Amino acid sequence: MADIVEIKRMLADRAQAVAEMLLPGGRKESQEWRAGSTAGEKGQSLGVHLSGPKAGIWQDFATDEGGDLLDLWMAVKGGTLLDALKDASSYLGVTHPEPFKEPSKSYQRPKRPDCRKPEAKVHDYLTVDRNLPGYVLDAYKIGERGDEILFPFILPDGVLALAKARKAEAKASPKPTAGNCEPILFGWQAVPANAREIIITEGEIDAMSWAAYGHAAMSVPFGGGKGAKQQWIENEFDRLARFETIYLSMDMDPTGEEAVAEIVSRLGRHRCRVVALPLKDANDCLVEGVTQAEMDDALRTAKTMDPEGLRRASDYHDKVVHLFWPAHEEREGFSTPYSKLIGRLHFRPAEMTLWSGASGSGKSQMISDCVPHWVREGSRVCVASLEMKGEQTLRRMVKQTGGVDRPTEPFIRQCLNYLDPGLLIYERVGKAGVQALLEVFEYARAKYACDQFVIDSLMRMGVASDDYVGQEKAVFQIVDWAVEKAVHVHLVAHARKGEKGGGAPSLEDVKGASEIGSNAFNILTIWRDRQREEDIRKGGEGADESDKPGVIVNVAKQRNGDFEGKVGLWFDQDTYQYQSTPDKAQWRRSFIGRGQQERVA
Ligand SMILES: Nc1ncnc2c1ncn2[C@@H]1O[C@H](COP(=O)(O)OP(=O)(O)OP(=O)(O)O)[C@@H](O)[C@H]1O
Repeated sequence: MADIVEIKRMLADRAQAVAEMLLPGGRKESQEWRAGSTAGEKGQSLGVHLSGPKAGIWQDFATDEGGDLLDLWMAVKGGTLLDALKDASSYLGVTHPEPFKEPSKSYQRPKRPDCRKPEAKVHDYLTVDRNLPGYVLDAYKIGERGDEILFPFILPDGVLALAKARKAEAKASPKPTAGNCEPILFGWQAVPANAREIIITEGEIDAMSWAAYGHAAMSVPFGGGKGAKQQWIENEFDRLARFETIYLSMDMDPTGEEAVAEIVSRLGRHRCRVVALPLKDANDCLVEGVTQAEMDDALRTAKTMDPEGLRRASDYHDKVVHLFWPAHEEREGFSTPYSKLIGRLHFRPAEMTLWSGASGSGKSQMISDCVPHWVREGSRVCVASLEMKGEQTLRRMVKQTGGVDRPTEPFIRQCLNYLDPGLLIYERVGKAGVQALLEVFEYARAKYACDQFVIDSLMRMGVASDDYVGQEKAVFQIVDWAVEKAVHVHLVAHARKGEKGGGAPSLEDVKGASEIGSNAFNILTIWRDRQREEDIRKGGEGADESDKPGVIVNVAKQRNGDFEGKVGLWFDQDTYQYQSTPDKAQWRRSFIGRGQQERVA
């Protein structure tokens, strides 16, 4: 589902059609749609603006109701804001395509903790030390178990997804009451069903403190930080679509800032605002007596996350130092499974790699060979397989994952399970426009935190092979998107050079607009020695004894790396894997099986 901001804009763009559909008994008078009431009969008291900046805004003077077209939708059809959004999305035809395969996770529901309404120590601690009013404890359904506070994480449908307990004393840290529970936001139970604004805090008590100031608030489940700490986003993504404004009221420290950056990049900078508080967090404000007016002001002046513009060189100090001296556990980018390229070639965030080569040279196959390795490296890859059905793509990848020719049924399942957490396939055989594809990618990035995207191939993006302006535009859009989202995009494109031409194509041989190559951060070209393959076929086994590699990969460009040059690889026809050595005894990488150890050939 698209988010509320997008849906509202689309409804307003076609205000007349929407007003006519919702209020069929009304009629157009000048620039308004006039009806008798939200029941839709003829009359004058209700007017909907049809154009200009107020398009979609309505008011019924007889009842004093009013709002935007989503409010009108609810008033006419009943139901909650979420129902209206779902309904309006399908009316507008903006439901997102379901991915072919989603990274799957299974969670357990915790047992309802044995607790009661706070009466003793927990009550005193929260109402006296933390200054929270009793009605807020009720609204968030806080529990008391001896000297422990119980925070229930309840889904909007009333199901308990997670519970955390902590001692009712300063500096105690909350712990989940059971393992492997679904990380969700804390506080749905206290958020009005049709609220369009929400505050997200870094802790449960801060969310309740904002509620004490009269604002709907929820807390992230596992504090600040990035990556896995914010895994809740994929579970909450659709439920948060209904909020027009998301205020982030995190602690003002580095982990709070990391959380803000991750949440904003995934929930959309157009609807997130960052709140700066007069004290460290919302509960400190409540305890110290910061007034309602001051807190309202903090929301009113919350910073929008518009992209920042020009900066001074010294603003980049930390980032430059980090490039020279990355922290030990951090990698420069994702790599390949080939020892000859380890440490020499990286697929970095905010970059695009162009994979080029003649038809049938093995571009798709080599990317596919890298995927299980990327999954091992912790990447989440979204592959837009525009030339092949999903099952064909996975057939090849299963061989490459398991390092076998003919896997058994249980082994196939093991390979697919191995790939599951890190692979999303967007299946659309046929031409897909760039914009449509980027929308799918946007969704995969936002909801599933995918960090590498494969487009196979540029030719299937609905741009003619001689439309150089179109190709240039497409590549521009893709690179812009990769940079904005800090992800890596692999784009497959054909090479000008035919199969017979000597050796791996060079920079100039990328077919189409020369801007394609100029915009790529890395250019890899693949060449396979078909003449030798032919000799082997004719000459039988003996001709295979030469140690000459059958495939050449040319790292023709690597803007942010030091290595450029050619390396030879050997193709294993049984497993579809590429190897760095002719010594067959060292072939076969397997990501499955004994110790699940990957061997890098
Ligand atoms: N070095 C090789 N030796 C033998 N077969 C190969 C080799 N490289 C690729 N192939 C085979 O050639 C076929 C095409 O490979 P692949 O689809 O990866 O090529 P491609 O470069 O992406 O082609 P296209 O640009 O036409 O899509 C596959 O059946 C693959 O197994």
